Amino acid sequence: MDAVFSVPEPRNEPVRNYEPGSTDRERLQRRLTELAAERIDLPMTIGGEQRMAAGDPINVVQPHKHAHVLGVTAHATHDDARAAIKAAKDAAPMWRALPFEERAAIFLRAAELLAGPWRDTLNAATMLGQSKTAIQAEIDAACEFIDFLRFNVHFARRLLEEQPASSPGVWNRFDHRPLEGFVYAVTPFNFTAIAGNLPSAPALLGNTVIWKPGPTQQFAAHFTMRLFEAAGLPPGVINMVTGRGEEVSDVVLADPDLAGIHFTGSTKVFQQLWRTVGDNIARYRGYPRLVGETGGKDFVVAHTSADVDALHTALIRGAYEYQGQKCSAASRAYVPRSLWEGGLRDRLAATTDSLTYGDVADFSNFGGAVIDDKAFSRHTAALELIAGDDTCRVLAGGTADDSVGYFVRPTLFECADAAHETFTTEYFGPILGVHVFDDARFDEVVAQAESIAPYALTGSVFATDRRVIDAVGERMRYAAGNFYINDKPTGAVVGQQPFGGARASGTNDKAGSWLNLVRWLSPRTIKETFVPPTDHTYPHMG
Ligand SMILES: NC(=O)c1ccc[n+]([C@@H]2O[C@H](COP(=O)([O-])OP(=O)(O)OC[C@H]3O[C@@H](n4cnc5c(N)ncnc54)[C@H](O)[C@@H]3O)[C@@H](O)[C@H]2O)c1
Ligand SMILES: N[C@@H](CCC=O)C(=O)O
Repeated sequence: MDAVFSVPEPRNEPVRNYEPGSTDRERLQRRLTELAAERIDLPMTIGGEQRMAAGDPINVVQPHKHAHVLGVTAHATHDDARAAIKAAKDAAPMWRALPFEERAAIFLRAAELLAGPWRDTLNAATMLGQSKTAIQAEIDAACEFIDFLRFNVHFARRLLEEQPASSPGVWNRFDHRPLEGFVYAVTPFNFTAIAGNLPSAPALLGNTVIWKPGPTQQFAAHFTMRLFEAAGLPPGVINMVTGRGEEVSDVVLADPDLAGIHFTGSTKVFQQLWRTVGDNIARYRGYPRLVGETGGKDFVVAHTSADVDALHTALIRGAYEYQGQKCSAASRAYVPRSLWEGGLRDRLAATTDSLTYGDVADFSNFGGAVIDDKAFSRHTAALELIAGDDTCRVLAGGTADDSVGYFVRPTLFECADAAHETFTTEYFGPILGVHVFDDARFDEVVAQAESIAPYALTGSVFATDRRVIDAVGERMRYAAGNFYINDKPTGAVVGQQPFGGARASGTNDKAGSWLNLVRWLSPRTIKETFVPPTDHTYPHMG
């Protein structure tokens, strides 16, 4: 076909509420029951074929009911990784030769399938496997994932339009080539949308991919892979390998055709991958693109002019939704004494105590469990540290119980020392520290908060005084890649608040925007001269 196509105008997928009595709720509950009743194999998908990885098996459980096994996966071995690399390389010529419109149509179809018949499946899988409530799963596994798929097509189309200028008699062009080699997508447990976006964004631009999901996200990742297939993704374009990933990295990071890493997860793991790439740099055909969105220690700074009701809600939602397992979760707050002692402290403590975490199949719960025993141990160690430190005072929560599920109570504590390690360490759990300061020390506290933690992912200011909003915005300019004014520091929407941070929080390539997609292209500039010169001399030569 000869045509310059436009693509459908993207729109954000409306969020469903699942209110009592609604058909949406009934359908989702039915799917939850069906998926919970099965115990399925969670194989790899290599070159379109599903087979179990050859390493040790792993039970994938419901975090809020850890005796309940949803499925069994296994650790991929060196041989498994080699097979995935071969499949990605074999599929590359076919995939990059396919016109952009055909590739885009696959991901647009995936978006529509997810908005329709696949919605309940991916939402239910995310609820069961990652312990998200209905609304948390809906925002992540349905809406954000659909948005990534739709907006990426829109941004990719705009990127492909980007062309250089031409002078008279010359036609200059950009050939927006995919990278030469394959992309390694390594994804975290906490967002089904991120797990789906990291392999599909480079694939949309013509790259083939090896995708390594987090083992505790493998239940939803399994259905995501099936969704891509249902949308028409050819074999070998995205090759999913399972398990912890170290063995996969041994092979993948040593391959000369590694062209890029698309990572989201902890700072520690990203730095380890980066170091290995550095050590191997002379082996590669090119310089691998390294894109990593990593940890956070996200702040809320309040001024005496803040609206206290809005601040209260933002702290509760920002800190405790999804058990604080969001890179953007509010985990340190700075509150002036007049607001704190004027009622905010007692109100926040009472609301925190009232939050219910439990089985996510019970829709009356506010949250579920933390993801696994490792997260549970990390949080209980933090709670012990806080309880045993004279500078800290627990105001709500502070307890945990893993007898049925990995439950950590939403915890609110006050800490007199703003440099305490609880203000610099990412726990990735429902633990919010508050530093209370004398109102007059506001500027000093903002300056300290700006750089006490190594991260720079998200942060908020609460104030109604515009001079304060302006000053904090300037003072904190490099302290957050996503900065919020009078809003919680979580809940970025694709196409509206492109997401990512700098410093130890990552390469800030803004998932869900053209800035991310541009990393998966390696343009070739073509100059064509219509009537080339036939005389090598210049006029000044006489
Ligand atoms: N900035 C963001 O956009 C963003 C979004 C979500 C999560 N996160 C961060 O992710 C972290 C939580 O997720 P997590 O616990 O899954 O992170 P993690 O770093 O433990 O794991 C991330 C992924 O890396 C894999 N992995 C670990 N070692 C590996 C290796 N050597 N080779 C290949 N793969 C390896 C894991 O199996 C998983 O798939 C938090 O730090 C959070 O802040 C950041
Ligand atoms: N993009 C999400 C966070 C994803 C990371 O965990 C937010 O803005 O809350």
